[in-house]
Amino acid sequence: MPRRRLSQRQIERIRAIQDRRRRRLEERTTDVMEQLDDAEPRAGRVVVRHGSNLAVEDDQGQVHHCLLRRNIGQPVCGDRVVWQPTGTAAGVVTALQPRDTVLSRPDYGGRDKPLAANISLIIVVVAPRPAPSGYLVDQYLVAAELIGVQALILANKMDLIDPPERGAFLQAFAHYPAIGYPLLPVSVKQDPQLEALRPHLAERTSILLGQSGVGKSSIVQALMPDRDIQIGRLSKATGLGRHTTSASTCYRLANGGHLIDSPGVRSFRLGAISRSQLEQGFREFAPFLGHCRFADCSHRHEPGCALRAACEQGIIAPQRMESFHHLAGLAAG
Ligand SMILES: Nc1nc2c(ncn2[C@@H]2O[C@H](COP(=O)(O)OP(=O)(O)OP(=O)(O)O)[C@@H](O)[C@H]2O)c(=O)[nH]1
Ligand SMILES: [Zn+2]
Repeated sequence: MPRRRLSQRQIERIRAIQDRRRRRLEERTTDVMEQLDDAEPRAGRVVVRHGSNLAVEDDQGQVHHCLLRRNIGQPVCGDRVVWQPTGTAAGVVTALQPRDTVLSRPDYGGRDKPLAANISLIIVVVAPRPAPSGYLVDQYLVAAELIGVQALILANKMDLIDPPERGAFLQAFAHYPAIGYPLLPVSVKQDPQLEALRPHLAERTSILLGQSGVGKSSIVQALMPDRDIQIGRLSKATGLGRHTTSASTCYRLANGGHLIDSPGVRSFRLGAISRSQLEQGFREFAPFLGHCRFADCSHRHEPGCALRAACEQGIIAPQRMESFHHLAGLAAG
């Protein structure tokens, strides 16, 4: 759905409302500060946030309702924080730890707004139906490279196609494992345990990306049959009610990994990036960048293009080169 453009006045009004709301919450937070005893600071991870209310998971997997101390930044789902229990009231988040990675999206004013932090694996989901777009897959992979996150490709709904068709379908993705993106054919319908995927999720914080209808919700459901129970537990811990489901939420998986899920995170797209960022987003280009005869080589028709030479020698897949040009065209225009 196209995002509605807001006028400058509307943006200012929204910001004024947000500022007022923030001030009110800060006053409440100050009250809680006074109740802070000498409790030991503890480490935790933000599971969900609503304004200054946070659900923070400790190392044992217990979730605590916390408020946010003033001027420590804006934690998002997945952030590592320091928090202190208060004994009676909600705990207080007193510090935000540096982020390993952050996934952002521009807000209606065009400012980058973090959606989730410390993600370590992006799972790009594709399926025979709806038919995949190679450009979209590469766009997600560029995003993964720029954020500094590992990625893999999960080819779902394999039950929909016969073995010969399956071979042809997977062939279109066969160049990815060679550049370090595992390709896992699955069918969440036939194998709800997703045996092939599970080992990749352990000890990591993952998100699912992919076009509408490829099976992301079905995969989330299969990975977390207890998701509703977890949401219930969260609502109880935070007193925030079940609307937590619409916010980015970090769920604990049975094998120790985490999965961050929310409509916002799932519809994440690559924002505006420069040409050189795009080049860096294609990891197999790295050894050749800077080796073209012309510094401003477009890698299309110039003589002495190192990338095209690598492509001709079969080192760079032609589909990736084509995706690069397509995305470069989008970025330019
Ligand atoms: N045959 C088959 N159907 C599947 C499989 N996985 C999901 N589906 C079906 O595909 C349809 C779309 O699945 P969803 O899980 O809603 O897809 P999604 O990616 O979450 O879609 P959005 O919420 O629109 O982004 C549903 O009817 C699912 O039952 C599979 O492995 N095999
Ligand atoms: Zn070139």
